[in-house]
Amino acid sequence: MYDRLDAAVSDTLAARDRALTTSDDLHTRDVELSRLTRRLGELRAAERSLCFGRIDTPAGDFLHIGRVGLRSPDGEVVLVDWRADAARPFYAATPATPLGLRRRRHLRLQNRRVVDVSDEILDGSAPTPDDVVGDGPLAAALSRARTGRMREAVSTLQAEQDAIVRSPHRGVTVVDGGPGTGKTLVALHRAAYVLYAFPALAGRGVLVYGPNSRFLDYISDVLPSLGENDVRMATLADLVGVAPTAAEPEEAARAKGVAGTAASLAAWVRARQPRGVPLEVKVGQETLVLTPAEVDAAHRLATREGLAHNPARERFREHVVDALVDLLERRTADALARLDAEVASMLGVDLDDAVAGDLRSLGLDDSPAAEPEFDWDAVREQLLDDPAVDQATEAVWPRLRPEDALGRTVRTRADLALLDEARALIDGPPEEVYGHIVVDEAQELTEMEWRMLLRRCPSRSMTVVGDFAQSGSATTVRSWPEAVGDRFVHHTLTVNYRTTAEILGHATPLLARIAPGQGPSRSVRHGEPPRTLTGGPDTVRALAADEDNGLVGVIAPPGMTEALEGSGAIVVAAPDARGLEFDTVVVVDPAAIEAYRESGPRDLYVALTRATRRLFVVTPAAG
Ligand SMILES: Nc1ncnc2c1ncn2[C@@H]1O[C@H](COP(=O)(O)OP(=O)(O)OP(=O)(O)O)[C@@H](O)[C@H]1O
Repeated sequence: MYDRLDAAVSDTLAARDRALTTSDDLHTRDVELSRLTRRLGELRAAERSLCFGRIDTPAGDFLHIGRVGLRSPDGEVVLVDWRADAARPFYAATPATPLGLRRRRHLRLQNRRVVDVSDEILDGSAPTPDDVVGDGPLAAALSRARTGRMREAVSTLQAEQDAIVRSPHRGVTVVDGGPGTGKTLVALHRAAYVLYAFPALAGRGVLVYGPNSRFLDYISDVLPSLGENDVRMATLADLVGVAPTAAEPEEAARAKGVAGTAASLAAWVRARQPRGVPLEVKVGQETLVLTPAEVDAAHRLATREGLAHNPARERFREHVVDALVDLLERRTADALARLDAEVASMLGVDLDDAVAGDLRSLGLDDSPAAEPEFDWDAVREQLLDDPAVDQATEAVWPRLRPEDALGRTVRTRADLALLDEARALIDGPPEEVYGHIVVDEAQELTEMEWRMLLRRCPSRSMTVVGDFAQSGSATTVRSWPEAVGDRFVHHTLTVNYRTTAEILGHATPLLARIAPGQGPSRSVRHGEPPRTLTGGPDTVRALAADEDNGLVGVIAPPGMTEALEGSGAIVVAAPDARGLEFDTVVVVDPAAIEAYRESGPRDLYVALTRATRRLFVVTPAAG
């Protein structure tokens, strides 16, 4: 199989060299080059554990499942890409619905050799000496020590997760579920599936949105390890290209986040396009005045294309120039008519008739079209470049900067979506848009922030994952329809793969308080009961230093994090712990976490559900 991988790498390299020297047009060449580069990325990423599964039918037919698809030189399938339809039974078959399979085999490879095999018999038949029935690979994956980076789980995706990953739905897919149910994992594998199965969407780019850079770092290995390097990962600040520099009270942030803010910004911009006002411009020695009705007509023409303020202003100026040329034409015609009338009354001759008669006598065409025309097009061109016209336009339709609509420079996180909205209203929608957007920790977004993401996804193809029981304080959205509208497919994940049943049980009374309608998910593992200790920073340091605890996350109220640094553990302020995961978690001063901000109880719930193995809760000593 690795021979086929090596051959595929050399074939792709050769095809890329050929593409570089081809005489095809540049666009075709670029498309082909980027396809081949992507394929090379996939093939290289597949080196480690190229094949991780095999499915066998009772008749003895079998397929190998792996990270990429490979064929033999005579075209026979050697390895099926995990995203291909043929691989579906590997994920979806259960003993209740074996989907025509007898056996599902998991393989673990190291340095191109099989080092572990584990089989599940699905059709109820008796194991044979060829079957290796043992501990499940999922259990092994879940009990592995954490490294601080999320790992891909292509070989152990579970049926309920796989159904979402390979769903044929191209619109909005919403996935919710309690902490640790694999929402992030599913979202990332879904991104890889979209790249494979929906090339038209993938061609327009895939964006993974995450709430902060710590979280994006945590998930940043997953897609590259699946061979997908063309996915953009971004926070709101990355999308806007501006970093917030200050915090602000939650209430202020929430007030900015509501949809009404968009309406206010739009009204502010509209107020800078006033109606019913005249426009006065000095052209040469003359002052021309367009009536309010003429200005409004230019206004109507300028706004009918739905352009943003500044591009529409250019249209408006063009229509103003048209109206000025009309006015000049009318004036000239009036002046000539007056002149004719004066000459006629002075000389008793109709000049037009006289000229026409002369033209006829010279054998020339006397129709009006043949009259020497004034070059109004040239006048129009001149007026378009005339600074006086631009200045006059400025008085009724000023050029704006997006910051003007905010009335200040961007300082806080909540300002980002406002700036983005103002940019869209004033300069037009963002140029960088995506065919598919994955939104993680989606419960955190405000209505204004949703508008920001939707603006970047004209195809409305999204995978949205989140859990409202984990909402932070700034969010202004409480339901999925409020976030993404009415048209979406909804899935709920129910099995918790992160925390043990004991840890989940510890957080359940709090869940009942913060989200009474939401039942706890079901944990697949058992472990030690959580322990509550009394102590201060030294107690926390001792827990962090204990090697038995593996990767330790200390989650504390925001004001306390500095005092806890330097212990060897990863110290995180409770509001920033969303999405993260550690072997052991030390939650410091839960009462202070709860009291810190309005969403404190939900922050505490997040903190209590970050551990895969051990949870310590350290409360301060009285006094
Ligand atoms: N099928 C699976 N195979 C292996 N590991 C899995 C599987 N499903 C989930 N996990 C692991 O379980 C842990 C929790 O998954 P994940 O972070 O995606 O959950 P989540 O629902 O996003 O959690 P939260 O809401 O707390 O952010 C991760 O370590 C993930 O790798």
